Amino acid sequence: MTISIWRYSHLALAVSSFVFIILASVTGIILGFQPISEQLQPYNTENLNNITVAETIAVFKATYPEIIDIKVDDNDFVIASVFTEDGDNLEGYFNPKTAQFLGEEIKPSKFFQWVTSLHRSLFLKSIGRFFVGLCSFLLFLIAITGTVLILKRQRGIKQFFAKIVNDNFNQYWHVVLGRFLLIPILIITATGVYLSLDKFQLLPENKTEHAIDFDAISETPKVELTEIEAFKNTPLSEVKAIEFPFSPDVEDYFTLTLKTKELLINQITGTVLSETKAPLVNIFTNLSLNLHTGKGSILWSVVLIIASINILFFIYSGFAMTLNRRKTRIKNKYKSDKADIIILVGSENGSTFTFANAFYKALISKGEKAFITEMNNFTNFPEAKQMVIITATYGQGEAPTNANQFFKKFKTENIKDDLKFSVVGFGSLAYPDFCKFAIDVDKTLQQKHQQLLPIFTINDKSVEAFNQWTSQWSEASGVPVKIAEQALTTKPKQLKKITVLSKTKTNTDDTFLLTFKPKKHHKFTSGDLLAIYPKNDHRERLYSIGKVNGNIQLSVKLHKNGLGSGFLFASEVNEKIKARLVKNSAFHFPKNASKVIMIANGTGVAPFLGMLNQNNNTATHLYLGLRTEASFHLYKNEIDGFISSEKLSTFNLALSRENEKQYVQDLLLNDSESIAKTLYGNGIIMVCGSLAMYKSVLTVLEDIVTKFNNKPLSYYQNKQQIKSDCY
Ligand SMILES: Cc1cc2nc3c(=O)[nH]c(=O)nc-3n(C[C@H](O)[C@H](O)[C@H](O)COP(=O)(O)O)c2cc1C
Repeated sequence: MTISIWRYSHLALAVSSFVFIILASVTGIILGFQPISEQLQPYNTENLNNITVAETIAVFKATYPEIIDIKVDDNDFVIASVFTEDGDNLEGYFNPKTAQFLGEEIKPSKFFQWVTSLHRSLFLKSIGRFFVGLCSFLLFLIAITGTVLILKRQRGIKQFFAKIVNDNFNQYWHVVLGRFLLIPILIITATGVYLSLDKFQLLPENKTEHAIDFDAISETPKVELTEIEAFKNTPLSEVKAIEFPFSPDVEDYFTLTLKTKELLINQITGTVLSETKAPLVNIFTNLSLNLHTGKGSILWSVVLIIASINILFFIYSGFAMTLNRRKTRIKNKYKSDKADIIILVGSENGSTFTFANAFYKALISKGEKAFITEMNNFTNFPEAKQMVIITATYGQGEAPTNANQFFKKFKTENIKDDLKFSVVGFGSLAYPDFCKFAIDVDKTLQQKHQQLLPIFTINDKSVEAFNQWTSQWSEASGVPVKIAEQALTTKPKQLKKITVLSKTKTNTDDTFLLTFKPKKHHKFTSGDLLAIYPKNDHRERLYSIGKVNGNIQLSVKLHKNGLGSGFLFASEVNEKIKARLVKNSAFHFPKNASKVIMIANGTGVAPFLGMLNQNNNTATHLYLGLRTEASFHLYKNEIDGFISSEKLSTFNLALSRENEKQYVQDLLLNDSESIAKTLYGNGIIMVCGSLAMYKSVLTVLEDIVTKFNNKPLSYYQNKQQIKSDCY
């Protein structure tokens, strides 16, 4: 079944029941505190496993002339009803070892009773109970469809708990928390449904009746209460209730109700007169009640409270994700059969639509007859002269949902041969199959049509890269489109002021090191990004940073007319600039790795300098690619320091413009065996620098692991052993 059917079911169920679910969750959170407050009462004085029924009966008999019954509640508190020597009736909690009266039974407060009633029946009696039961069932189905969606997303059960790329706050936490709270939510909902069925008496009744042969009841041999086998062998922890006989007559007996059975016991001889098993339905009802309410366990009550809070978060994040997807609805000016330029979009979560829409609007503003639609709406566009396909990749290099019919339709629709096309792939290098779907689309189209431009891939929704593509497209098509960056970037919010601490001169490669002093409360680490806004507008430039002695260190290449690099180079020591620290958890130094291999070229070394500075005892190896010996001077002191302090185990430098031309990938090939061993032993490889270098490194790594480990590189990529931050 396609992911869309599961997603629509998940959404439809949530939409149809969210008001009830919110109510049930909020009241559920409050009610979760009731068993906790009960458990915190001081009535659980003994470990009931260590006391037998015989011991308790003996001590009660010795203390009180008459005992009506002794019960053990879900909190393991012993409750009894007795008469004292003075003829007073004492009812409440007792110590089972001493028979001492501890206090009166706690009744739930009016507030908890009110909330319970709202939770169970919305104050609507049977109708309310029915709706609550139905919503429990719907939430159960939501949890099931959610599990299927996670399984699809994670590519199978084995990877269910594998790391997730933090692409988007709502989506990330919806999945991460969903995985951990799935079991409690399934339990809450399944037990909720069970309890509703029980209330409506829809569960099979299999009552078992006691049968006593009163003619055969004997009064001999007489046995002391403490010697009755059934009492001697039963710990109090198994007991639900002990009903005492009304009179000393032999026809009156003890009723011993245990969790799984009920015994009627001759009070004189101690023989078992009748024994019935507790109906399975009752056992499940009890279990369901305890699991649903958390009765008797503080730990489980806490889990239930957390799960209920998370249900509220799931509703919020789920709807936020849906709204995000819907925000990108398409409004076309021209009909598809009148348009010259067709833009087809493949998008799962809507961000690709933001780019495609901006491109569409730019075309329309230039007077072009453009038409934009989802890839699944591919058809025979009679007037089309060219087609632009802008698509994301999902799953295992697969199509987003709204593009999964594309190949089928492309085969059957008969479109003009002279149609030219260009494909733009949106993807993330954090996934093994980078932009694979876009690449497949490009290859398929090439079989029948002519490329206007070669495929263009974009990592992490890079606005700069998209603008590069639009200018290439403008040149090739002769339509001079310009996309306003505002359309693609959001205005920066909550900028922080950081102070320039030091700045080096540029080296032979026009590269310089820059250090900023952050404020004490600024939280960041090596591998995070620094976003700057050189013109104080929407234009954002991002730099990978290292945390060196608590400061932010960047390595920047000064580009001619470079907006970001020019701005940074012009900054003076002690000057304050406004910036944003962007968390990039996917590229943090691994906490518990056996070994880390760092691969960088050019300014990509910056986060590694910070990570090495912070490294305490992880065996770490650095492969760095630069142009010349002179390029290295900028980093030499720091790297020498890391080697002598043993923060860096080995250092390998590849120089591409010296006599013996070398690239980092050549160095990796030389160390093939140790690299293969690192990955085999769960070590981590981190790559930072240019995309071209990253692609070459991946090719070399693929060869190495295929040869030495007999595994494809995607195996290690899926296990998040390859981390990258490339641009
Ligand atoms: C579950 C999931 C799987 C993904 N799989 C891939 C993949 O295999 N290859 C890739 O290049 N990008 C992959 N991506 C990244 C997306 O293609 C990328 O973030 C894209 O910009 C999202 O576009 P959208 O918001 O329009 O759906 C994946 C993202 C997610 C959330």
